[in-house]
Amino acid sequence: MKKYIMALDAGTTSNRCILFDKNGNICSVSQREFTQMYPHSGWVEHDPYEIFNIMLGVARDAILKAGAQAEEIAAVGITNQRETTVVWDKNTAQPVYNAIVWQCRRTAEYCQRLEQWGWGEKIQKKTGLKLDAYFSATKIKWILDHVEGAREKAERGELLFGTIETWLIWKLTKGRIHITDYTNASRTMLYNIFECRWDQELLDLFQIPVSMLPEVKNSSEIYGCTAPEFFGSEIRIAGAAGDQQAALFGQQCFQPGMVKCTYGTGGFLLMNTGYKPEMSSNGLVTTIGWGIKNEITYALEGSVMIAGAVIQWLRDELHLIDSAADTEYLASKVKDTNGAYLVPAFVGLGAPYWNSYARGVFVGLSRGVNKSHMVRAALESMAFQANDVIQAMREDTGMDMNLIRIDGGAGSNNLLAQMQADFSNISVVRPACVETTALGAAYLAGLAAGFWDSLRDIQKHVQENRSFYPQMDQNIRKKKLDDWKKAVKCASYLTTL
Ligand SMILES: Nc1ncnc2c1ncn2[C@@H]1O[C@H](COP(=O)(O)OP(=O)(O)O)[C@@H](O)[C@H]1O
Ligand SMILES: O=P(O)(O)OC[C@H](O)CO
Repeated sequence: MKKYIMALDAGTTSNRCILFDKNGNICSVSQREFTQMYPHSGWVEHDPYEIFNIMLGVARDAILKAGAQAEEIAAVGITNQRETTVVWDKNTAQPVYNAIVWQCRRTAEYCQRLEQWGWGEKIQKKTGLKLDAYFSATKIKWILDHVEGAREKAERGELLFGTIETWLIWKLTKGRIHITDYTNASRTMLYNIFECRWDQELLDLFQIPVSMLPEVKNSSEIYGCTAPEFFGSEIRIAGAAGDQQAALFGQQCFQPGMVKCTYGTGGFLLMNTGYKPEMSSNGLVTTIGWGIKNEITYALEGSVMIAGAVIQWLRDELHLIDSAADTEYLASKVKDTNGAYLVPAFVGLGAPYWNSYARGVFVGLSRGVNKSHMVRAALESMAFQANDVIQAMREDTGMDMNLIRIDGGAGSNNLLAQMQADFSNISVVRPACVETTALGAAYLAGLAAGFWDSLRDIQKHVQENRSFYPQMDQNIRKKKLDDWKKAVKCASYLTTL
């Protein structure tokens, strides 16, 4: 009997595998971090082999922990850090270069030149995206331009491109399946999200042969099976989605207007906009929420480059805290930040500012600012950045937006959740299962595999953990939001020095 759905969640800093039962309960979890490489300032790379090996390891471990057999797993769903780019040789199965991570800014100057040549608007009209180094297209071009012999091989049809789910599926099927799903395709800056096809004009612009690209499939569909040698017998691979879209699905934001915010390494807010793509005039991007039975649900997204990563910085570089969880206690010891604001523009600023050259600033410091104030300012920076996106969504859609669903590692921080409610004047709801990304991937795979019958079937699982309501005086809110804007100006001003 099929008892489990297995979700593989390939995040930016760690891979995890979770086995879910029919009620959406977690039966086992295994997680491991992998190496982050920073070869130059602003560059970020991962080793694709390490990602695959760690994923295989945590998957086997989770199966073992649950006491499960591969035959009892109805299907596997894969979700992934998006945009991160792998190019490999299909004959040798060797990546020709490390994975270039979504955070990597190496192609920022090239993007700026394209913007000056007038490509920004055209690219947005086709892909829904902001012309930026964040997305895969310029990363692929960089590899073809800089790795010796890569372009010739690509032109001979010997190289393949994939985001992380494509790479994992290719490896798990021993090179039999080279696919992506609608959500991941929509993050490449090569996919026309309105006509649902790879865009030849953009492929020509970036000099990328179409033969490198994976076939685009539904986010919920049986693509094939894992090779038997990995888990003892074959398991169907039945779902794939970028992690932020998977979280939108896992949070059950099935109706237009529903919004989720994930506080992971970065912060990502997505609003379901239904079958209609909404174009933003306020710095958000239009993207694909999911594709099921070739029916596309669109989303409006604001991506914040540094969210939980600011807490890692406090821990690993400043040694102000021992663990991320300490921030809640430390920041609660003071009632405010004593006038301090931190803008963690470590890799520039994403939505809604899109400034690759901004850099972080700590402003408003006085002699009385202590460790607790600084930690509190770091937590506030996550809520302020998410609020900037919420305001942009309000302006773009004309909707009031009175409720947001939160998740992600930092989403467990109660003080942060309360700050979000206060700064955005919004109700914040946190579900009982905060592993919404993995849950979304499990739902997508489980629906395709018949483990669950319908959306109605999975809607029975929703369990709220806690809600947070706005309590801040509106004059204080206004003053704080005004001060934050000034701090952001300081971070942006650094680019002109
Ligand atoms: N209690 C907490 N308070 C604040 N930040 C936290 C807390 N727990 C984890 N984080 C932050 O959340 C991030 C990890 O979240 P996760 O969703 O696992 O990230 P990712 O999927 O991007 O790897 C880390 O950057 C960490 O600093
Ligand atoms: O791995 P996460 O959770 O930080 O998500 C990364 C995003 O998918 C980047 O677009």
